Amino acid sequence: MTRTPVNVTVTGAAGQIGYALLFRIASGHLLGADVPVKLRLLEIPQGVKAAEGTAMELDDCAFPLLKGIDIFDDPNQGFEGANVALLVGARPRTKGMERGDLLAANGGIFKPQGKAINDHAADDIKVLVVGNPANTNALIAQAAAPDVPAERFTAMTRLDHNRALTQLAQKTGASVEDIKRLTIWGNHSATQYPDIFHAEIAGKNAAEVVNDEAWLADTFIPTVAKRGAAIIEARGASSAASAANAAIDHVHTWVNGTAEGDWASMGIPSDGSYGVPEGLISSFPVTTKDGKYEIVQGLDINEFSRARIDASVKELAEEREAVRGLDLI
Ligand SMILES: NC(=O)c1ccc[n+]([C@@H]2O[C@H](COP(=O)([O-])OP(=O)(O)OC[C@H]3O[C@@H](n4cnc5c(N)ncnc54)[C@H](O)[C@@H]3O)[C@@H](O)[C@H]2O)c1
Ligand SMILES: O=C(O)C[C@H](O)C(=O)O
Repeated sequence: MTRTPVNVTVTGAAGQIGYALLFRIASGHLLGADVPVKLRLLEIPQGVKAAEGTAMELDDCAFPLLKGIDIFDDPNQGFEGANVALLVGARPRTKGMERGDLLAANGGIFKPQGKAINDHAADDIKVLVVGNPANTNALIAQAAAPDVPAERFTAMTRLDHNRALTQLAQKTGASVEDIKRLTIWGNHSATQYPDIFHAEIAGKNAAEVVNDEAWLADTFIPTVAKRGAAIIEARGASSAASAANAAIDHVHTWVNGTAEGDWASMGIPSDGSYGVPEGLISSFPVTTKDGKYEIVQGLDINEFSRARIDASVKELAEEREAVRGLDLI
């Protein structure tokens, strides 16, 4: 049976994450090895020529699943009929720049894009915001799309999740695939909280395996939370291939489901669970099935975790106030 191609819109298609992302979408890693896709690339006018070059390279790969590429500089056209939208295009943080500085610079991009999604995307649209500050940009886009169910707007904390998996694997000598149920809570920022108290390593509680609270507090958490800044310091540019990989993982998990006994981290609108104020787009542990996600309920949150979740959520609430003040939501 021939399947109808899924329309995938990627903003910032000519950027460095876009370059690492598009070939993997076209080769079936985003949605599945049997799902044809049509790419809709959205750029600013100055980025269109480079996007055309990337499209030529995509053509030259002769991907069997790639059923079309269109390039736009108008969000209304770029999101027309989109089933999946990856909002990557934004101003990346450069050396010495704080994420807060990005709010005003990037907020203006996400409001019109949210409105264009509202007016033109397909009814089943799923949105992942990658461009920073990702959680609050997702909130801005969501607020501009009142006709789209709020839960379709998500922000990427899967890169943090993957970073935490590897740090924990390296500390304990485990393989990443032996680690389950790790959680990133809060904001995709230096306040995020990677939580191993419910994680398991080959079936054993990860915190008990590690048994080293000083390592947790002074090494693990800051290494994961500040990894983005460390990559910028080392590369002179923000992470690209690993961010693209995490975007693939996020959408693949959302569409195709989490494995039995495991969960993933996604930035999603809070329903008030775990004391996170309703509406903030905060990272939670989620299971996914049939294209829908659910927050994992009933986890015991100890004092160590509570303080850290609260600190990150406080930052999210402040970002929400800041964008309210800028009339962006
Ligand atoms: N959430 C995460 O884990 C994570 C990780 C890494 C990077 N990021 C963020 O992702 C974003 C993109 O990073 P990058 O390295 O690809 O940046 P980049 O500068 O290489 O590319 C950004 C692209 O977006 C385009 N763009 C700008 N405004 C646009 C608009 N209004 N519409 C469409 N396209 C637009 C630019 O022309 C450029 O081609 C940055 O905000 C970065 O901080 C997030
Ligand atoms: O662009 C950044 O601020 C860093 C990026 O979000 C990352 O986590 O690598």
